[in-house]
Amino acid sequence: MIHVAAAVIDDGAGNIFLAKRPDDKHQGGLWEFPGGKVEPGESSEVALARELDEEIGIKVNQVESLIQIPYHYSDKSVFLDVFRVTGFSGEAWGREGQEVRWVPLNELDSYPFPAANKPILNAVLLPDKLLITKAYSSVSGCISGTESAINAFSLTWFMLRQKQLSEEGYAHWVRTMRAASQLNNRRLILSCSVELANSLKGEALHLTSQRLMAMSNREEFSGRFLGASCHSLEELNKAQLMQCDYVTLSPISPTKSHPSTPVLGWKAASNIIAQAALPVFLLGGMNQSDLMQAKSIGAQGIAGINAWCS
Ligand SMILES: Nc1nc2c([nH]c(=O)n2[C@@H]2O[C@H](COP(=O)(O)OP(=O)(O)OP(=O)(O)O)[C@@H](O)[C@H]2O)c(=O)[nH]1
Ligand SMILES: [Mg+2]
Repeated sequence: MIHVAAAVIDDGAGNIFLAKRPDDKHQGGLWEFPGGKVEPGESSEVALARELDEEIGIKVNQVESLIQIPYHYSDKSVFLDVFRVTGFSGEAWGREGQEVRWVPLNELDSYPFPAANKPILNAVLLPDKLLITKAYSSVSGCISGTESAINAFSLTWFMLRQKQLSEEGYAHWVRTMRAASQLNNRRLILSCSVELANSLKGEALHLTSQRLMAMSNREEFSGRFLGASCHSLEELNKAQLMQCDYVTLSPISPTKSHPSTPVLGWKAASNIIAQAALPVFLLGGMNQSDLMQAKSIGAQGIAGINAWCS
């Protein structure tokens, strides 16, 4: 397994730095996140700093772990240790003559990347805090409750989960919420059947673990992001088989609403994440103060329901 350190660098204005791999190299002609092989005796962080100096002429002074991906190409196996560069000095350029570009987030999907990079793209495009709506008795209450949680926690994405609604009721709420100016520019993850999500032309769909286990092919959902609720390694493996773009893992800690439900705890969560080559949101008893710890065990971030909603 070739150990590789790679960097997601943003310019603070929503653009990500990409470089084009030379034609004569492995996965040549495709775009990449700059980085390279970790040398014997080097830590990933040290290798990353060295590679970014050599390849794009910047001095890295702060990084955050983003995601780790083992991937088997037909000709070699790589372990991509991907970091988000949160502080650097100098101006990035193609020091080895490679083509480089700052690419707006919403254009990243149109660049050809090596196959191993799909989870990196997902980790870059998804947020680190995900709101899951609690049950509301009216769509107007849901809109104002969601709006206040979004503002309170600076959220960009939310999942509309309303198990009490019929399919028609859910579809009506989705249309109403999409039209609500208060929720303008927020990304909506549907929580419903695959059929309903497709008929609503959903960009993102979250499956219950039951729906996940019943799914047989990723192509059943036509939208960009497919997520699923996982509670065990078995469910995580199924989510990876279905090429899910992310999962939630729960319950991590006890919650006020379910104080005596058995929980996974941080240790088991960390062991499950180590088997995951996709972004994992920790769910269940998560507060904003848990975000750093979640990231430190390799999670994408945290998700919350009741404690985050008013
Ligand atoms: N840097 C980088 N490598 C990637 C990405 N995705 C991906 O599959 N890889 C693979 O990981 C390996 C990284 O090697 P590299 O070619 O960057 O290594 P390097 O900078 O040390 O180059 P060198 O071998 O010419 O000294 C390659 O096999 C490459 O195909 C990515 O986004 N960035
Ligand atoms: Mg390289």
